[in-house]
Amino acid sequence: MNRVFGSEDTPEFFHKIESVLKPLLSIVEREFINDSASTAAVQRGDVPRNITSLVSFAERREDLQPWERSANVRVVERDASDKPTAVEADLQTLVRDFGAHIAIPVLYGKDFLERNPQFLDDFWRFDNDLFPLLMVGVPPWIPLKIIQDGIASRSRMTVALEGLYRRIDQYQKGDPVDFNADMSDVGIATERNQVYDKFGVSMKHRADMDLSFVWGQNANTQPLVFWFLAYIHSAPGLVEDLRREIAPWVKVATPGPMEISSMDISALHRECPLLKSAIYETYRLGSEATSIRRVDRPITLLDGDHKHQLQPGTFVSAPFSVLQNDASYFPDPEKFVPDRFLEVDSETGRKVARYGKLRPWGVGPASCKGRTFAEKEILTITAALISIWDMEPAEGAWNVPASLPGTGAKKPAKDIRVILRRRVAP
Ligand code: HEM
Repeated sequence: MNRVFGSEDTPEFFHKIESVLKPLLSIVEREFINDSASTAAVQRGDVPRNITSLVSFAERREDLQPWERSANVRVVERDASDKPTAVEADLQTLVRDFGAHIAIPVLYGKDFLERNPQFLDDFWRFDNDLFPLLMVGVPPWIPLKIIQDGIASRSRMTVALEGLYRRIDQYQKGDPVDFNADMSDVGIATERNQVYDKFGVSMKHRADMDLSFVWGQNANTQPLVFWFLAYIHSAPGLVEDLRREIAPWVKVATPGPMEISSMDISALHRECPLLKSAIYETYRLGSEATSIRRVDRPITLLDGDHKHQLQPGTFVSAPFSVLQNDASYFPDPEKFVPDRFLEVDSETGRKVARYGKLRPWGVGPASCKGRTFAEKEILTITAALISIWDMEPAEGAWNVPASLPGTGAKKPAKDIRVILRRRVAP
């Protein structure tokens, strides 16, 4: 928090964090791991409605959807009556910002991103450019543009979060709310605010603590939506197979341009083994989970002929991406094999997707507290997108770009330019 998220390096901050961390995490766990609560949370993001305007076909910048604004959208095809029918866009940027517009209002309500339209650009600049440098110990005062721009983005995000918590606090206490903002749809941030209030955490410290939380909610999830879409489209015939598998759970209104009339998010998560196996394979290739633990008491580990003695006060780091690429666990590890995680259940005879050795969420009691929500968000966005949109690569063939190390999920070395058309039912 000090080194990367820029929180105050003071005993007061440290003391506050120690008191609030457990109650804050238990709120997240209750909302985002539990099956029915996580489904309800994804439902609040209203993917079926929003996906209809994934690209709006608008030509004036001010008419674009907020998630289209950084994606270089361009109308590339029109019908006989001059109505736009196809749009070209940068896939990674488009789905990353679409996903963030689904997820962030679930925490903070709709007003937050509308009031802070720069937040997402700042978020990704911080995540892509600044985070990895600070993480390896580069000092924040170095007068390099990449660092100073990243620090400015981080400061703007903290100011935005501080303003948000002030408004939530005013709303909860029945005081007049700054700008008369609508706080009625704020999600678990209201419960977080009660914890902050109970322990006397200042508004600035609330913002410092929440920055790492909103980062954790988005930094891995949204890039993985991109990798998932890129991989499933690059495997011949897979999108058609997935459309067939999800069809009972994603109802589409016909005739005309397709629209989703209902979606069973829990069933997508429970009843679609190929979709699940393909997302596990995407985690294997696209995520870089690491569990880091502080050693509390001396431990001796035996490892073949080696004996490791772990000293209290040191840290142990388990980078699971090493295992994810180990050919002895995953043959042809560089290949995307969508059914790699499919098994036949010996009792029911049904196909199921099982993690096996994969650990995308870390391990033990400190493993990811948002995993069910994250997975449902990715599956819901992907299932909705392939149900009502056709997508093809502008350069003719699906070439999944090389990946670069990221801050939890890999970054594509370059974006994919895609052409999107609404699917039309007879
Ligand atoms: C695909 C998306 C995601 C991936 C791959 C992911 C992965 C991880 C990993 C590897 C950890 C560290 C676990 C460990 O130390 O063993 C973690 C921690 C955490 N994640 Fe996620 N995460 C994702 C999405 C989310 C979301 C959507 C949320 C919140 C809604 C979230 C909240 C958290 C929290 C609060 C922790 C800290 C847990 C603790 O210290 O007890 N994550 N995540």
